[in-house]
Parts: sequence; structure tokens; C-alpha cells
Amino acid sequence: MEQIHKTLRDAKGMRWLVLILVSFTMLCAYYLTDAMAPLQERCQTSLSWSATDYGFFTSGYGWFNVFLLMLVFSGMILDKLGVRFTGVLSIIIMIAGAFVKYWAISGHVDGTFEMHLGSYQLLAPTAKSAVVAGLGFAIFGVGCEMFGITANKAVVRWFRGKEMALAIGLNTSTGRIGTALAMFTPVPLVNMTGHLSAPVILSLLLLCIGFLIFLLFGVLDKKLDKEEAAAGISSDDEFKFRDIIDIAKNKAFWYITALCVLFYSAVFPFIKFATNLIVQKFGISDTFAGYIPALLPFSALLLTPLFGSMYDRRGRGASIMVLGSLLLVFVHLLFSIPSLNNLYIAVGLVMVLGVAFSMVPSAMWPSVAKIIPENKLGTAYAMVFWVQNWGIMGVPLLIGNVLDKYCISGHVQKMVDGKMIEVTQYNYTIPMLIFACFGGVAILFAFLLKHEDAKKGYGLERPNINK
Ligand SMILES: N[C@@H](Cc1c[nH]cn1)C(=O)NCC(=O)O
Repeated sequence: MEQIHKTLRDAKGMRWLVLILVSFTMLCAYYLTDAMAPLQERCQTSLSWSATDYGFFTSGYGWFNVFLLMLVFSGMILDKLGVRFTGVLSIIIMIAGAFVKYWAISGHVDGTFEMHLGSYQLLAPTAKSAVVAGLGFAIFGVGCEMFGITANKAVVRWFRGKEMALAIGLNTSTGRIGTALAMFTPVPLVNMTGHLSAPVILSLLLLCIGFLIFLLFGVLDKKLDKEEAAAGISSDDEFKFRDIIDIAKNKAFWYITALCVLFYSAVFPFIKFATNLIVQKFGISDTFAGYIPALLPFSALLLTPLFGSMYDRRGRGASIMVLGSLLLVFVHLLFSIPSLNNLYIAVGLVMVLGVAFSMVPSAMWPSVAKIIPENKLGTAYAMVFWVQNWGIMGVPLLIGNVLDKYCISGHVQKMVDGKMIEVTQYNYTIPMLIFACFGGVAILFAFLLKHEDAKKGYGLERPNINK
């Protein structure tokens, strides 16, 4: 019988199985990334965290990635040692980070912490539990970002020339299921168990399952290696320092990176504060308030593959990014208007934000693969993520500080565990305007990217599927 499939990746079922295996761990990783977001007020009442403490802890995700250049090293490890090794390493790091985070928020750490350099105060008094939880989140962030670039590279390897954008979109979408679950399960879990750390324990369990599932992917990927070697297909994966210079010389790469950091700075940190925004602005209890931001990843998880598939078949990647950035600004500006405090408006705006949050990622990540050759892709994704992590780290810090300095609108007494506790109220107008500004500059870079593509012919406006 004539041989139909040259390698495993030519077998459709195998490609999609690989996607499922890689994506499950993505779901677990994204769950823990946002699992504390609906618990901002609970952290205030149970651990005495201010908005600044919460912002400080949230910024932890990027500390090691940014300052220790862990993301850049992750890219090098990925391009040098491959997706299987890097994937396993990243999951182990995530588990270690999750454990530290669990330790910090489960009542083992008390008191406050401050840091001085001579007479200069580096860190104002901050809840020690927020500092240790931030350290755990920083370790987890290294693993999570390492896994993100590994998953992207694995998917590109298995899907290039096929349904690449759809596959990347579906992989991201599975991550969004994790984010959606993180929006509405933590509060019920804490209520049920009486422990603030319950969602983190669930994440630890999920990550261990993700580890086992990723090992299965490793078996298939190794088989593909062998088949490609036998067929004389070489994967020129070796990392060279020159790669960083080559990538850095590419103007389109910097436009897409700038768009990435600005766009995501207006989305991921927004998610971290969104539950509290809904509580404060729309007067809903935090048990239900998390359901509204959950609509954001929900709509994104349905629409990201749709836009990915559109991009595969029809092209228009750069235009999709422009439109997505415009929608982002529209939503944040409307959120900033104090009189627009009707719950239906909140639901509508979050859903439109979900559309923007589908459009930009579904076009952005496959576009990187069109601008940068595959053998440098691990390093390229790592460099984009590294810049993006400045935003993921810096913006929550900024918003937390702005809230405590300029946005306190009052205090209310709430009954928590049988005790009356004073809870601070915030007005979110200034934070929403800050998010809108990031979106405004993102639009500019989306246009610059479109223009550069028209000049250099990267094919961002062309379909991905080879006919
Ligand atoms: N670098 C990641 C950041 C992230 C957020 N949640 C988990 N990881 C990223 O940008 N991933 C791509 C995406 O669109 O989620």
C-alpha cells in the first residue's frame, strides 16, 4: 500500500492529539495565574493586605522573568534543549512556585516587611505574607512563561503549513478556560473549605496531572524527531547568541512586541482588579462579581479559534490587531465613566473586551512566526514575553499604588468570620483611564506594524494555509 503520511505531523488526528496534550497544562497554568484575582477583598480581610500589598503580590509574576532575565534564559534553553526538556522543567518550576504561594497564604507567615538601602526606602512596609506569596508567584511565573513559549513552539512545529493560527488560537483558548475557571471557582472554594489557599491546592493538583499528560506529548514528539531524522528533515534548533541580534534588528518584531506589552498591560492587570472593580462600581458581592470578569475569558475562548481560523484562511492578521486594539480602548473608556454603573453595561463591555482579547492574540502569536524563522522562534517568543512581563509586573504595582493614593472613596464595615472588619472602598475611574491610555498607544503600534508589513511583505495580511 502506498504510504500516505510522511511523518506523524502529517496525520491530522495526531496533530490534534498533540494539541490537546499540550493545551491541558496550559489550562492548569492559567488557572493558577489568576486564581487569586477574585480574592482581592478576602486577602484584605484575612491577611490584612492593602490594594498596594495585593498589587505588589500580583506583580511578583514578572520579578524573576524581568530582573533575572529568566525569560531570555528560558528561550535559550528551549532553542538549545528542545520542547520536551523545557516543557518538563517548566512544569516542575510551576509546581515549586505554587507550593511557596500556598505556604504564604495559608497562615504560616505574619508581620510586615520593609527594605532599605542606606537611608533610602526600597520597599515600604508590606505584609510579609504578600512578599512570600509574591516570591512563590515569581517562581511560578518563570515556569508559566517558560511553558507558554514551549507550547507555542511545539504547536508551530506540529502545525506549520497547516492550521497553525487555529491551533495556536485553540491552545490559547484552552488557557482561557483556566482563566475563566479562576474567575468563578475560587470564592465558592474558599467559602466551602474555609481556607484562602484552597484554589492554590487545586492548582497544585491540576499541575501534577498536567505533568503526566505532558509526558505523553513527549513520547509523540520524540517519535516525530525520529521520523524526521529518518526522512532527512533537519530541525536547526541550536541556539546562537547571534539569534538575539538578528531578531533585535527586525523592526516589525519591535512593533509587535510594543503592541504586545501595551495590549496585555491593559488586559491581564485589568483581570486582576476586575472583580473588585465590579464589587465597588456595580455594588455586587464578590461571590457573584467574579462571574462578570469570567465572561471575558469565556468569550475569548470561543472567539480566539474563530479569529485564528479566519486568519488561516483569509489572512488580514495586521488589520485584526488594529481592530482589536480599538475595541480595547472603547471598552476601558466606557468603564471609566462613573455614571455608567448599570450591570448590563458591565456585562456588555466585558464581552466586547472578550472580542478584543480574542482578536489580538489570535493574530499576534502566529504573526511572530511569519516575521521570525522557526529556528529562532523560541528565542523570539521569549523576547516578546520578556518585554510583556514588564507590563504584567509593573502595571499591577502602579494600579495598586494609584488606588491607595488617589482612589479611596470610603470605608465600610463587613462581617467576616463572625468579626466586624473595615473594608476600603475604591473608585476605579483613574485606573480605567490608565488602561485606556495603554490601549491608545497600542493602536499606534498596530498601525506601524501594518505599514511595515506592507513595506517588507511578511505576509501578515495573507492566509497561513498553504493551498
Ligand atoms: N506571556 C503569557 C502571559 C500569561 C498570562 N496568563 C498566563 N500567561 C501570555 O501572554 N500568553 C499568551 C496569551 O494570550 O495568554
